[in-house]
Amino acid sequence: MTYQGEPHYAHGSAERMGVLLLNLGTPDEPTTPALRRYLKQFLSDPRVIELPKLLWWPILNLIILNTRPKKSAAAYREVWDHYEDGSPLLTISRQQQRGLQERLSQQMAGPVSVALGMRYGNPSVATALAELRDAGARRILVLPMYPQYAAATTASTFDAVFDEMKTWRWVPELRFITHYHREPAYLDALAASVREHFAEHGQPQKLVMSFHGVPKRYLLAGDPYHCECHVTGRLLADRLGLSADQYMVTFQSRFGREEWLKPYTDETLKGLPAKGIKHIAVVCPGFSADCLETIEEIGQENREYFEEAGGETYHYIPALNARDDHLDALTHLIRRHTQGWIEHSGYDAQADAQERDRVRANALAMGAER
Ligand SMILES: C=CC1=C(C)c2cc3[nH]c(cc4nc(cc5[nH]c(cc1n2)c(C)c5CCC(=O)O)C(CCC(=O)O)=C4C)c(C)c3C=C
Ligand SMILES: [Fe+2]
Ligand SMILES: [Fe+2]
Repeated sequence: MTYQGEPHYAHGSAERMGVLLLNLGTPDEPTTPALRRYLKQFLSDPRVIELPKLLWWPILNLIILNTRPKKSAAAYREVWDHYEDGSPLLTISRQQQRGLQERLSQQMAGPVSVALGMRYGNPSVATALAELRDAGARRILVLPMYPQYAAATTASTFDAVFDEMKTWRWVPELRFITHYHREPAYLDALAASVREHFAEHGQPQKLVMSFHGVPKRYLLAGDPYHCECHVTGRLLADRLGLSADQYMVTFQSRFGREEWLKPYTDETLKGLPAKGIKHIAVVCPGFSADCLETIEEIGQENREYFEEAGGETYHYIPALNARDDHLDALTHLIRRHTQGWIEHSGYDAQADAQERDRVRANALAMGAER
């Protein structure tokens, strides 16, 4: 085994801090072959599909990868060309990366690099980590951009970091943010985005808070995701002063035949007009950036279901994306989780790096005999 990493990253004037932003990922382009590659990687992840490999492998390779890529490519084409980098998720994630880099460079006492990695597809987690290593980051904070923890998303991104670390010689100091579903600044930003929307378009009869679903089996097995979504929902409603009948929490993006978390977003929307609820707004607090699942599925597909069922006003409230209050909230979260990394006393990182470099240069000059 040859481990990665050249010793040159010991150089540098002070210890640099790295922040690794992670999100789910997106195909390289909206074509059937690119979708097949992306979905194969995604749906082969045992954190996502918790089924025995012997059962899942034939279903995935013989059925799903022969049908879904074409359908998904068509859906991606609907959202693709309106964004600089093609994929909305990638474009918005880059904006978030730049905004956080700017804020942290201004606010932290030492040098910081913010890198972006995608769990599936590109830029890969390995590429993003190598970028931080080459910049000289000896301390890395990992921030999955999922406010609510799920094993399928959060833990899976950690798996990718751990796997990569197995190949490094000089492993950095690491910290992980597991969730921020009740972080006040995140909730305040969500509430502000909804209030602004109501101010412009009027208050609907109901605010539907739609979160990405997972199989119900995962909740029964102990995954906190379902409960964290409800906590976020309740806290957001509190901030907005909504009573229990003015909002609801639903789950979208079902995949496969088994039961997922309920109530389902699509079935709920199809049923609301018959109950006299014809004016709604939908917000997706679990998505830190707009993507296929919000723009196409909530913005288009579910709007049609609601309107075909007799609904009259339907508004999708965009994700927090690169809003200032969102990036300020994440900056606050990052600063809290990196306490002691830069603003600490009694350790001169520059002197330490120089001394290590001196010892190393001597050792190499003498044939490493010391
Ligand atoms: C925000 C949290 C998310 C959870 C929880 C989640 C669970 C989950 N997803 C699938 C299957 C698919 N998800 C797909 C895309 C996708 N999912 C999320 C977020 C969560 N998924 C995002 C941000 C995206 C990216 C969308 C983009 O714009 O690129 C897809 C691919 C698209 C498609 O073919 O429809 C699949 C498939 C499962 C099975 C699951 C939990 C077990
Ligand atoms: Fe998903
Ligand atoms: Fe979807």
